[in-house]
Amino acid sequence: MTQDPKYIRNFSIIAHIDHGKSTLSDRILELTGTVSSRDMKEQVLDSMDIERERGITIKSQAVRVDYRADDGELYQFNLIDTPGHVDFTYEVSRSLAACEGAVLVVDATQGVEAQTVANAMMAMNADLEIIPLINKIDLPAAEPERVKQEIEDGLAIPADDAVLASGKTGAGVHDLLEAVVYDIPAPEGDPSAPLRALIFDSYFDAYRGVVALVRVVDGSMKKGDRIHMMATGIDALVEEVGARRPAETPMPELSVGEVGYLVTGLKDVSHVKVGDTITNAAGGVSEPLPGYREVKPMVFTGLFPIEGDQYEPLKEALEKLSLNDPALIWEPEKSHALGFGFRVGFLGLLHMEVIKERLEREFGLDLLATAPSVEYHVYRQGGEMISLHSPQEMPDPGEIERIEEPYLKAKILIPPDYVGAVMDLTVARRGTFVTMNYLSTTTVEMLWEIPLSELIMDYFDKLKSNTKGYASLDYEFDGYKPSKLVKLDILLSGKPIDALSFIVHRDKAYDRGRILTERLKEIIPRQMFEVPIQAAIGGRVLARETVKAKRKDVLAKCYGGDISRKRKLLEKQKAGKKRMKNIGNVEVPQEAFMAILKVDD
Ligand SMILES: Nc1nc2c(ncn2[C@@H]2O[C@H](COP(=O)(O)OP(=O)(O)OP(=O)(O)O)[C@@H](O)[C@H]2O)c(=O)[nH]1
Repeated sequence: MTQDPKYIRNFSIIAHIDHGKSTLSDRILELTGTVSSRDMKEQVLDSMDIERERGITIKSQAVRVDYRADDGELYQFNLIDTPGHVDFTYEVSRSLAACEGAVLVVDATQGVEAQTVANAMMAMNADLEIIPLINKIDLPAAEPERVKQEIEDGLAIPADDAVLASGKTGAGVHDLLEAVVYDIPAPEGDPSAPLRALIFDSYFDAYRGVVALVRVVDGSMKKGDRIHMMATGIDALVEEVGARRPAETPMPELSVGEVGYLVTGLKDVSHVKVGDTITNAAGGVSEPLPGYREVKPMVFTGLFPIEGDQYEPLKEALEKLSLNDPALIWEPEKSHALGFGFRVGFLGLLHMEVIKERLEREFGLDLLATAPSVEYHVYRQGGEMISLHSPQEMPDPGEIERIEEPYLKAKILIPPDYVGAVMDLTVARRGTFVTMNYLSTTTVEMLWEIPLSELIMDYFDKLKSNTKGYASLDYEFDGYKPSKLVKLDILLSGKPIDALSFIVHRDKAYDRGRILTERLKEIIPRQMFEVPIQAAIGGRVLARETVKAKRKDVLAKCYGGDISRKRKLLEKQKAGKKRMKNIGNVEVPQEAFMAILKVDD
């Protein structure tokens, strides 16, 4: 039987990070009997190990639940749990396009924060009905009235009727489900028109090929239909359609207004493009649905296997991970210091950490990562522009006409007392103040323009510590602007180490060079010989430190001792070396590469 769209509700759950979306989704699954209490574990929808361990959502998850409302009718809810972290904002925008409504979750103890604003704006721009929900009301520090006021003043969303809830105790969750029925409009579409369905996510299944998550806008699709992907021009046969509840459950068809999955047997994810429109292969529509912006990596790092024989396995692992992650891009890179590896592009630092951790854990690789950098646009004399992903590729200064770097529009939310602290820090990071306004008596919103390269240098940690943890930050790409940038080389024992070089503003070069050489002196272990560390621009040395030579051989301690103890000691040494790489004849640990990111302000 075809589902009557009148009884369908499609909505996303959006929030600032940690405000409790995933916990709330758990309660919804439990209350609607989608997952039995027996099978209930924390954060059912966060399926990756890393998501569970870190308690963060990285991938959006669509799930279908049936809800018998107080009016006695059975409703089909399609709920999409979205990530809160700014790196994964693109996942949120995609999910919203599949919905008529959004539940905006705000922590009753934290109030409105930067991604609350950003996500609420996205939902408004997508014309969604927004249900504000004040969460964690079980906490003694909850201030629902203050938070209501912030939602009204800061976001211009009426909050008198905001749902008060606790994902932890389940309080208010029934109220939320009823609000979804009454406040979120049913989808509208033409059941007898040709098929138009939006692909809002896709993933690769080793047995079935690419699985697409779709929202049917008009028409319907069922097994055996021939479909056409409008952007890629690929035709395919529908092998299966169904709903995730949360396990994939086959259905006879997906009809107008429904959200579900589609299996076509296509093996190449690039053929099933997120944002593309699906129509019938014969007699289909000619006008696609509005798509989305392509995602573009913002941060690049070199990933090198510690053991040379892990190059091929690393390549295969990257290929596998890219199947499910359109934002992950990579190309081979050769470093004199580190050998063969890859230059990998990410959405941000969290995305980078997650991918590196997955490569190591799921694929058993030992990797060394160089400091992340951004994409610079270098204009040669004569006008040619090169996109620089790695400091190593920087042309000689004489060949360069100008360099441009990516800027962000950053939005910072803080209590008024911390305005000065944010000013000091952000100006020191080459930020330009744009404007400031009060969202409420307790929250100020500051807007800045800041180079992305400064932001990835532990800016967020500094911002948090300088504001006692109160600041929240959201940003978006704001284009390229010219900057006076230079390449800073690090030399060990007089030899420049390409993998340690980085690009920095000319005015900051001296300070950063000095800080880095001091840090490296602490990080690089003593060797059998003295190791001078220098920071230099071109041939000009800006700073110098020395790692003194080691005094004693470790084995000397066991002189005359028993052999097993000696072996143990050697093994311990070997394990300690794991995250080190021999560069020239100096052992350089992983922390040395990341030291570039730590800046004193
Ligand atoms: N006391 C209390 N704690 C809660 C409640 N809801 C969530 N938490 C806790 O708040 C933290 C964050 O909850 P999550 O559900 O992971 O938050 P999230 O918004 O899904 O986080 P991201 O997916 O990473 O954006 C966890 O430690 C939860 O246990 C609640 O209603 N009451």
